Amino acid sequence: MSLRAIIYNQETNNLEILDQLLLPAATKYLKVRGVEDGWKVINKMQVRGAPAIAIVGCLSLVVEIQNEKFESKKQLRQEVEGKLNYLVSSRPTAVNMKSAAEELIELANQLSKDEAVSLEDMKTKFLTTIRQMLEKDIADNTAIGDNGAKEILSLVSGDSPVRIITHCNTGSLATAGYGTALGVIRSLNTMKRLEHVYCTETRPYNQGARLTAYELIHEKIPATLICDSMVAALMKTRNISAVVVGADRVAANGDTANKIGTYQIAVVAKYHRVPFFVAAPFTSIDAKISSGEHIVIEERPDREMTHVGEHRIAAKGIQCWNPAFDVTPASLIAGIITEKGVFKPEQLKEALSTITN
Ligand SMILES: CSC[C@H]1O[C@H](OP(=O)(O)O)[C@H](O)[C@@H]1O
Repeated sequence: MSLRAIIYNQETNNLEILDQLLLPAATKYLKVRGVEDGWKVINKMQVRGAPAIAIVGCLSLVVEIQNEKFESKKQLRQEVEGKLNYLVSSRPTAVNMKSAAEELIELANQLSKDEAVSLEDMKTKFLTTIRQMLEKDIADNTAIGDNGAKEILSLVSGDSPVRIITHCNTGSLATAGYGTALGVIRSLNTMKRLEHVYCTETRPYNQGARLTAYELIHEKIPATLICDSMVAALMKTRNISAVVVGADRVAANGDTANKIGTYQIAVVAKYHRVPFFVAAPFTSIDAKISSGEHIVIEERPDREMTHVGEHRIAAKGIQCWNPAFDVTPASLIAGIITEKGVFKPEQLKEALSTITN
């Protein structure tokens, strides 16, 4: 059983998140009582990961309004629209919360206009749609894992095991469960075709050292932690089969925003002829932007660079630049692994126009 970033109980209307700022030293769940709590735990990165952000944000709305009485469908629609747009502001780069908000606002508009739908039915349908995000994400991730594992194994001869590099955290701590890129690694491990995983520590928030290593050790998956600066030397000295990373926002041409450091890994992988894959659900693809230049890159506080916990590691007064993400051009990406299949970047536009979520 992989770790759970999100615990939601419909009967008790209870939502809790695993405080990832405390991992791996402490395992503490925080109660999310409504949208304000949801915004804060996402913005502070107590919960993070594109899919998990959307799920926690939307579930925070469910716990807030489930027991609330509304005067009319119009009032319900206005309230959910305002709160969903507020949740989108918690972190700008990952598209999942924005896409979920747009779809839920559209649903609320349709239900509000449909005279055959009562206020109670509208609320029930709205809340049920959000609750279904949890199970759908897990199902999507399992499909991503299996699709990605098959794609990578198709690149190697015989039944030899593979060696994978991954960056940041894309596992059960970034999703509702199983993970995206880490889901591919889990599927390879289940197929007994995974020789070793190399996970980068992923400065400055250390998602790799603190979270991915934690997940891999928890499941006894053979892994080695490396510094972000070691990727090129590793590719030069070890026979790496593939790189698999996650995504926060994939543009329609396949350009991908992901954790800072992803772009340089892709450049090094190109030089060493190591296939570089992005693993993400369709909910992470933003069909409304044509290329990566339109993706807003979140910049985070200097303190995330100058301190580890309460311990200062950088000279007081030094200026910092702390972009949380960078954009990898489609030209460096061998394939985008989704729950619907694996697509070359140049196939994505066609896939988006023919496949629905
Ligand atoms: C499946 S998670 C995708 C993505 O989210 C992470 O960013 P953050 O930890 O800042 O939320 C990282 O970029 C992962 O690859």
